[in-house]
Amino acid sequence: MVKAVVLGAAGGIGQPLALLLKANPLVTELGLFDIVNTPGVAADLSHISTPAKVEGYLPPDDGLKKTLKGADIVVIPAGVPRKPGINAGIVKDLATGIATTAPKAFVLVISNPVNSTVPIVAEVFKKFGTYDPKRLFGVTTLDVVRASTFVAEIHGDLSLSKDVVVPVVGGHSGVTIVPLLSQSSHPLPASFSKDSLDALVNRIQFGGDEVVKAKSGAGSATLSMAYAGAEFAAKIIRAIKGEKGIVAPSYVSVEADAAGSAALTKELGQELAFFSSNIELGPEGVAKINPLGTITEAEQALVKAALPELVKNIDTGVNYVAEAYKTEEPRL
Ligand SMILES: NC(=O)c1ccc[n+]([C@@H]2O[C@H](COP(=O)([O-])OP(=O)(O)OC[C@H]3O[C@@H](n4cnc5c(N)ncnc54)[C@H](O)[C@@H]3O)[C@@H](O)[C@H]2O)c1
Ligand SMILES: O=C(O)C[C@H](O)C(=O)O
Repeated sequence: MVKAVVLGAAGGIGQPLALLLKANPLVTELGLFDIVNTPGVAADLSHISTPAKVEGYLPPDDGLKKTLKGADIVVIPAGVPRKPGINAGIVKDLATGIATTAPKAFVLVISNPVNSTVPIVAEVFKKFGTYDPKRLFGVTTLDVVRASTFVAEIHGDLSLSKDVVVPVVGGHSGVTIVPLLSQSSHPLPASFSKDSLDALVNRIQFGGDEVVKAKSGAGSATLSMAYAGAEFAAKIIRAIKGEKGIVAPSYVSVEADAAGSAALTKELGQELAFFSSNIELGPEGVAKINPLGTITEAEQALVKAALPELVKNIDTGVNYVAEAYKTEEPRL
């Protein structure tokens, strides 16, 4: 039995993500929460002939608590595209709901800026004494999905994209997105020029801008994000159910695996509180944080360029919660 919850379920990401979770046969209950439209989304999805029982709630009458009750996995795409300040408050409030109602749930944060919203969730959980770093994940899967697709395009065969594995490490914004193309399961052609490689790295780092521009500013990636979020959620669900050997990049706390992150810290030359690396998943969440391994000089330079931005983003999240709690009690 797996209860999955989507917070922000009526949105551009939330609706297709809820659809994909409803289509996952391992999900037996699906809870949907948003400030608008969730009863309609839930009624619509509930007619689909898959096992999950669907319920949708709005904020009145303890809707958040009702949605979260008994949740095993909570995915958060709530917020507004490219409005980091607003999202910080939304994520803090939703994290408060999880800490008080479903403190053991695995939490997957999609709301941007992920580099800061994940530390926000961690800080809220710490205030409530419910923080388990093994259960908190920043969803960076869209970067991985983009890297697989673009590499398959270069090989001239999109059917390869489901098999192409490219670790993408660091964080989830601009220069903090570091694709390790030298470790691609499908190496780039020997004739691939340095300029082409730079352009590919840039396309993966700024893939979000490509979509925002194509949508004429009317939103950011929603459908590809829903696909990526559902893929990552499915991996977590399979790991909870005991499947071994599942590895995927995700932005997690280095506290989730002290031994593993020691090797990573050595490679990075400094300790960061959060970093996205290949994560081995287990029934408790993070089983192991893998080091970067062998990377090229150019990739080392990309990692180096990501570090100051990551430190700044993590501080922003931590400070946001500290400031908020100066003027309010940490309660729902
Ligand atoms: N991690 C990633 O790779 C990635 C990719 C794309 C988008 N995003 C981020 O995901 C977030 C959502 O994007 P979207 O395109 O779906 O936006 P959207 O505006 O279409 O949907 C957001 C939904 O959140 C809801 N919401 C707002 N406040 C809420 C609250 N307090 N509680 C519950 N729900 C609330 C809104 O009503 C809306 O339905 C944004 O922050 C965006 O930047 C992340
Ligand atoms: O770029 C955005 O604003 C959305 C998202 O982070 C993306 O990578 O598409």
